[in-house]
Amino acid sequence: MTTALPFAAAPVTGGLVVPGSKSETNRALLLAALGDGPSRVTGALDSRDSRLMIDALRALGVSVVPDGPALVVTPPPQFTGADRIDCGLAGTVMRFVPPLAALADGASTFVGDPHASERPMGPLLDGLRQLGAAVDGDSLPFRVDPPETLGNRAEIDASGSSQFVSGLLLIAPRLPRGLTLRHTGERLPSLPHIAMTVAMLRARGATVETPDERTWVVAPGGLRALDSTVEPDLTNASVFLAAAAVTGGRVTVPGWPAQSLQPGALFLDVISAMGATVERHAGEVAVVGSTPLHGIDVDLTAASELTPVVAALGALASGRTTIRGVAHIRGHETDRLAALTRELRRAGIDAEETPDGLTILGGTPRAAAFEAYADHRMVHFAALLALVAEGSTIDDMACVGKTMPHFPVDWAGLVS
Ligand SMILES: O=C(O)C1=C[C@@H](OP(=O)(O)O)[C@@H](O)[C@H](O)C1
Ligand SMILES: C=C(OP(=O)(O)O)C(=O)O
Repeated sequence: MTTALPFAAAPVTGGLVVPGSKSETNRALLLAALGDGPSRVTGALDSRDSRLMIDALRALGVSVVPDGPALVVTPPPQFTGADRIDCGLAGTVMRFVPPLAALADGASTFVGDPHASERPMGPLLDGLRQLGAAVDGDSLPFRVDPPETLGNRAEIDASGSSQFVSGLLLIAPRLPRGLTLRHTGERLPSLPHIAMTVAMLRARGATVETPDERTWVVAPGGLRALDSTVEPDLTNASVFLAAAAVTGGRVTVPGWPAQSLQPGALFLDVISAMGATVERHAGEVAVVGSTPLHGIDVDLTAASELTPVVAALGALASGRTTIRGVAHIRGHETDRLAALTRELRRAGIDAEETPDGLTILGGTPRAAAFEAYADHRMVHFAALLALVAEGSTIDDMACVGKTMPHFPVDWAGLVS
């Protein structure tokens, strides 16, 4: 269904409480399922990706029960194999849950959205095979058959996704002999997300050593239950902050952590390099725009999730913006480099795909009927261009439900 995207008749000014981080929520839920007792997860994101995670855990025998602002997660005495686990289009479900299923008492089958079978899975499934599991495919759908005893070594090429490393590390303390995991590829994207995995494991009592930048050694010994609170999703916050930057307005986000392992925190560096002002006080972040922004040359290897929003900023900035280090986002919810190039050109903006990113010549976008490719962040991208391209539309607003179901209301409330 086609939906009109709001135009900003005036500088965007206001504040917004951003829901919980997808990455932290789905890790906290999965780690709670592996704990030695019940854990409370407070401030969890409620979205398609987190519901898919909850349903997957329940299918494996875990109890997840709402209790006020928290979810109480109680591990079962033994994980049970599941007939059908729906991963949707969620990377954190398709990469984090199969390792857990390898600990179950029987086989589990994984399915997903049509495009999910295009997302890379091979290295993770190969890692599970190295641990002794039988896996009958290299992409969704597939079936995982747990072995009698799981091994303790795996070597995988995680240049396609950091989630292959995170998925194997998350279960590692529950393996009888722990895990030595080695990344064999040239590049490793999204290091902050791996650091988040390691920090959340350590907070639950795991011993994780990193003898070098491509090896992780996790001792056996299980995981403690832990009550935790999820940070706001800083990548999702970036689209609202960007609205201030491109319209010369001022947007505040409360609850911004003083220190965060979310790569979305790097957005503040990007936006200030483009000429906006970032103010921080009393746990709140404000971005103050002074138009026009100026184009930058930026390596987003560590924070590739930010690419669609940074591409929109580049389209609205003066001069050239070059985004590097994000070749692997061709395997995200859609081929984001192809999709961004196509949609930028649709709005009359000069853009080229490069082997590892994009170059964009900033200008004045014209109104366009944007396509979302079932990708929530392609909606964020289109929504930013529409602020200045009056009369623009998007073909699939609903896909924002992946991580931010209230986006349409929150966005309209802030920018109109
Ligand atoms: O572990 C995580 O929570 C994530 C890791 C990253 O994946 P890639 O390394 O595949 O980019 C990121 O882009 C994704 O949105 C979330
Ligand atoms: C790449 C993303 O998601 P996923 O967790 O499905 O990989 C994303 O949200 O930008």
